[in-house]
Amino acid sequence: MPFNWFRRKHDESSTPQEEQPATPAPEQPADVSQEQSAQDAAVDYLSFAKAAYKSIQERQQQAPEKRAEGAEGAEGAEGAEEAAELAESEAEALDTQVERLVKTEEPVTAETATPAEPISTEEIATTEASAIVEEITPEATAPEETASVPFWAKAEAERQARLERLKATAIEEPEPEVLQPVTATEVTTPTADTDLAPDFAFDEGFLWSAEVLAAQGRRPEDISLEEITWLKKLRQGLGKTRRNIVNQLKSIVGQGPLNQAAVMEIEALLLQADVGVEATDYIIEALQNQIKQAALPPDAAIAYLKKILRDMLDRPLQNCSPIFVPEKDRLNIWLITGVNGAGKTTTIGKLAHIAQKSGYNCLIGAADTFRAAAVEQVKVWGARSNVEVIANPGKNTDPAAVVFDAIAAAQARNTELLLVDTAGRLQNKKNLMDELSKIRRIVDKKASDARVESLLVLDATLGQNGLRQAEVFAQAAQLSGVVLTKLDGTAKGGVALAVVQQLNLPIRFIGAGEGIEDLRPFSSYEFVEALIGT
Ligand SMILES: Nc1nc2c(ncn2[C@@H]2O[C@H](COP(=O)(O)OP(=O)(O)OP(=O)(O)O)[C@@H](O)[C@H]2O)c(=O)[nH]1
Repeated sequence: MPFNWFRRKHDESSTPQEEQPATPAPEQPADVSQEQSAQDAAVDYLSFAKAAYKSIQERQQQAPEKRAEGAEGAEGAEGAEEAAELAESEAEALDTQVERLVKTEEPVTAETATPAEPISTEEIATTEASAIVEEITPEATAPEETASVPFWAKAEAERQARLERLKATAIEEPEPEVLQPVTATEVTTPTADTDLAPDFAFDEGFLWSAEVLAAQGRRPEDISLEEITWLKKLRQGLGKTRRNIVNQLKSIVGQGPLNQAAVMEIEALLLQADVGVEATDYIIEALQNQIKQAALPPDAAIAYLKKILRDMLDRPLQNCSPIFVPEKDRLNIWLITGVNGAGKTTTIGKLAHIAQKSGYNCLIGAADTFRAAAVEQVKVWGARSNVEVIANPGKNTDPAAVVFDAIAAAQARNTELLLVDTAGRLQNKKNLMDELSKIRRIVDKKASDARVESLLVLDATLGQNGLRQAEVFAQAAQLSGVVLTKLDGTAKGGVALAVVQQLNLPIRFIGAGEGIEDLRPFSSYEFVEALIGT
């Protein structure tokens, strides 16, 4: 059963429509009004993090090279003894690391290994396409009911439930474990951890990431190093926004009970973080409504602010499926749109990689034929993720013809996910609309039973400027969501809130780096925690 990186859990037989959200409904942050409760929660999270760390470490030890060593060691009792000693010393080392971290918050390092990345350079040429099409079939969406959750009434009960769950899953006392020698012929269970990240350390980032996963109801033994690495990267990426703006926000909120003057200061800060006028108005109104009822103590104000932000980010999901995952055993076509330079090609490469890792049969259609280099770039990404690319070698080929060929190839190969790179230049709004509409008509005609989604790639570093371009695309393409790229190193992370507020589109994926692993499905809980969590 492969780990499905779109859902961030192991595959099940249920259809996407029947599934629960990939990231369960965000839980309310702990009410830390009582010091003892806060300490209990910290201890629980620490146990969780330790258990997750040990579990990852154990999986790493089962990597093929270690298995071979284990097989050799199995020949004599000496090998078993060595393995036992190794396990004992590693358990001690972890305890020491935890102690140091708790006392000094000093980052510590652990043993690492380098990931191996399969490379393939397979390419195929395409034939000329023919026929074109009739009508656009409007895509049917199944609206879903989303219940509103009363915040204050539930906070304490939910905190208790969360702590109980953590107690049930966390390992109380890490016992030194004897490593069982394994034979070289043993089948490796596919896990999400076969690639080892270079920064595997029980440091402050690991602890924070484990806490975020724990708060979403995850079990320590299911947590993969890649998820930890991703969360650390996301938090690091949003660091500029957090430091520039959000820390000030927290200090205003932390000065005392939230009042009218503080709300005015918050308004100015949100605008500076590129949250946008509409989204800022919404947040301020929600805060004002709350303080009319009662002044909020600092911790409660932060918790309430987080809830407002999460609700805003999740609001577009009221009209569509909360998860965004290709359906197995069926052709899914994802059209990737966006202006040049937004990160379309890179996003396609990263999505292809996620699809491949998650067990989908994937194909890429290079329909951005306006710029020859764009096709070459897609091919490089295809090779990196070991996914075939359908391209037309001719100059100024009709993008619709490439899409036609790509669909034919996908149907012939039983492809489950076809990713289509589309042109993004905006020399003329009418041309753009015509081209995107033509592509869509071909898709609807040639693959009428496929599940079609259209994703807009937006560069977060452009802030509000990017949004103006997005509005043009929102009119031209029947968009199902947004991919927000370049969240690493921007001080404009607040633009995510403006995107959902102004476009009323859900964010489906976020990119926080140029590497193949630097894109993941969006989770409002993780985003808000990375933005203003401690
Ligand atoms: N830092 C960072 N850079 C990114 C990210 N995503 C893409 N990039 C970089 O942005 C630049 C443009 O990305 P592309 O994928 O080529 O953008 P595009 O929209 O396909 O642009 P064209 O190829 O011109 O159509 C490249 O240098 C990427 O490496 C990200 O999440 N973080």
